[in-house]
Amino acid sequence: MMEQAIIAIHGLSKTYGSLKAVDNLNLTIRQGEIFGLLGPNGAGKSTTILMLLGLTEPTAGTAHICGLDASRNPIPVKRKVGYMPDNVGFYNELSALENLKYIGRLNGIPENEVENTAREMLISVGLESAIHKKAGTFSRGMKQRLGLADVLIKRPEVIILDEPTLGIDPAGVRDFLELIRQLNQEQGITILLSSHHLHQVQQVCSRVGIFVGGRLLAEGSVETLAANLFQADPHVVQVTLRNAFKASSEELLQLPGVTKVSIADASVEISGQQDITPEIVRYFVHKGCDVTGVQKRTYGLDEIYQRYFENNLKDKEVHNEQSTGLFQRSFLSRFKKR
Ligand SMILES: Nc1ncnc2c1ncn2[C@@H]1O[C@H](COP(=O)(O)OP(=O)(O)OP(=O)(O)O)[C@@H](O)[C@H]1O
Repeated sequence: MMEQAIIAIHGLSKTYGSLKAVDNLNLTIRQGEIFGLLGPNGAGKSTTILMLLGLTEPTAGTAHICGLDASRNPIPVKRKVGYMPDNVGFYNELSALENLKYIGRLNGIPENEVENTAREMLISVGLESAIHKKAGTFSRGMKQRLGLADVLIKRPEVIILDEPTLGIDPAGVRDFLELIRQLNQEQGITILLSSHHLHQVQQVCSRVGIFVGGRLLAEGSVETLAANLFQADPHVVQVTLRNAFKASSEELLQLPGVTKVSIADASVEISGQQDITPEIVRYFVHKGCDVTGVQKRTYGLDEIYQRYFENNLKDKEVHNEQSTGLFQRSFLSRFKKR
């Protein structure tokens, strides 16, 4: 089923002096999608989000959300779009329920409904047992849930989450993302989230956009990005042996479709155009090697990033080798932190 565009961004740019924070962005997000905006600090994710909410004026281009031009209709946008910044603030001395009732009133929920609605939201984000606890005593994971309840209370069509999993422990992240997925599936809410966490984003997003230096380098489902990037050698098999592999890669390169072989001690990685795992295993057995492990590698976001940087490096090497290398290293190191 082809859903309609709920976010439509055309030629969107934002410059601060000579800095292009967002550079000619074009992006469409369909109703019911979970879209992940990925990129390192300073890539322009927050600036894009602020323009989508009508909170920052674009230098050029347009951002439409729920059929509204965001920069011209910031107030109607606020009504339809729930925004959770990376640091949500609450009244620490008030309970979760009191905080939420306050937000409910601000959003125009009638007095006779506000308590029930607030309770319902707290239950839907899994804070049932903490309804009467003070927000100041909440863990970061609980605060994020309360933040989500805060956003849900106005029954938004779209939710925008800026770095929602920052500072939450792995189990908390898993639960939070599961909650997001549930909201998306059960209530059909479109979700746009920005993150540094590749693996988590991969689990929950139907599509991702890779953002670097204000520009969108690539966009699509993780599978599509992987298929496009790894066309030449889509199958990779990693064989682990009991002892170091002493032979050269020549014979392995003779096997049908094999394009690349890399040997690192007792681990051999074979890339190729077709899946020839049985032939590979047979080869090692014939060689008298003890095979202790065989693993087919699937491409995930980590590999996709890596490949984008390799390509980026090739493109830019001509112009300025050193600075691009530094860029690549710093980008990857930021992403590796999870
Ligand atoms: N109000 C501002 N004035 C000047 N420069 C700004 C302003 N807001 C953002 N920038 C710059 O624009 C660039 C993009 O910033 P932005 O906050 O959008 O990045 P981001 O991808 O959201 O990063 P983060 O993950 O750190 O939030 C950065 O270089 C930032 O320093």
